[in-house]
Amino acid sequence: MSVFDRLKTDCASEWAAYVDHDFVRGMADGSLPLDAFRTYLKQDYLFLIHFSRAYALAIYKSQTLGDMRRGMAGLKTILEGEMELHVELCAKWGIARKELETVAEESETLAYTRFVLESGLRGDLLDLQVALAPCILGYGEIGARHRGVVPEGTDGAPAYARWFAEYASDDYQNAARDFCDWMDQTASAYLTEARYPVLRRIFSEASRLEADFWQMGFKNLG
Ligand SMILES: Cc1ncc(CN)c(N)n1
Repeated sequence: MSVFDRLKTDCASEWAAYVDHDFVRGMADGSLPLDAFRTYLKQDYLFLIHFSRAYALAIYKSQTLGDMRRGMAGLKTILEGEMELHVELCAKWGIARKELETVAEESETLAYTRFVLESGLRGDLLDLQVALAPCILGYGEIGARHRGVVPEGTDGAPAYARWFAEYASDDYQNAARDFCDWMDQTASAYLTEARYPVLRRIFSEASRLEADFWQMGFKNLG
């Protein structure tokens, strides 16, 4: 069993609350208010800036050149893949890249990103990977599950279909698979049963913060 599968099994309720959140269901059936998605997407741009810093920290915490390369691959997935999706979607609504960078940070964005950075600063590469895992692996699961299912006809449907397509893409799915293998490889060197409860707490907390991040999208709806 992979470390990811073990953590997911042990944190089943937090995981389900994240990947089956109403926000995700609303994107999948097209009913999510477009304003909620815009709020989410703008905050997610800030989120990804901090997650890029977290992958840079993973490079710093690496013990081998192989780990460094894998950290760099994660960084590239964000900086050259995901963030461009946000810029592309926001451009359609007249929101420029510069404006995205100056959006005020919501407390949910702050809480989640700083939790991950703090987990990595305080711990080793494995602590940081476990804190990062719900992000990359949860979106991989969501993308694969909802690939091509958004019905047409609502304001948000084209954006939601584009969003799911990005996370269902071969590039993203391969990045998620590589991350899972990388975490298993680190665990084979550093995981002991004595430290597992700490890792489980990190994974549980990060999954809970992911669910809060979806919920944040519904804030400020009229
Ligand atoms: C909040 C959040 N979680 C995960 C991902 C996928 N990297 C994301 N873009 N944003």
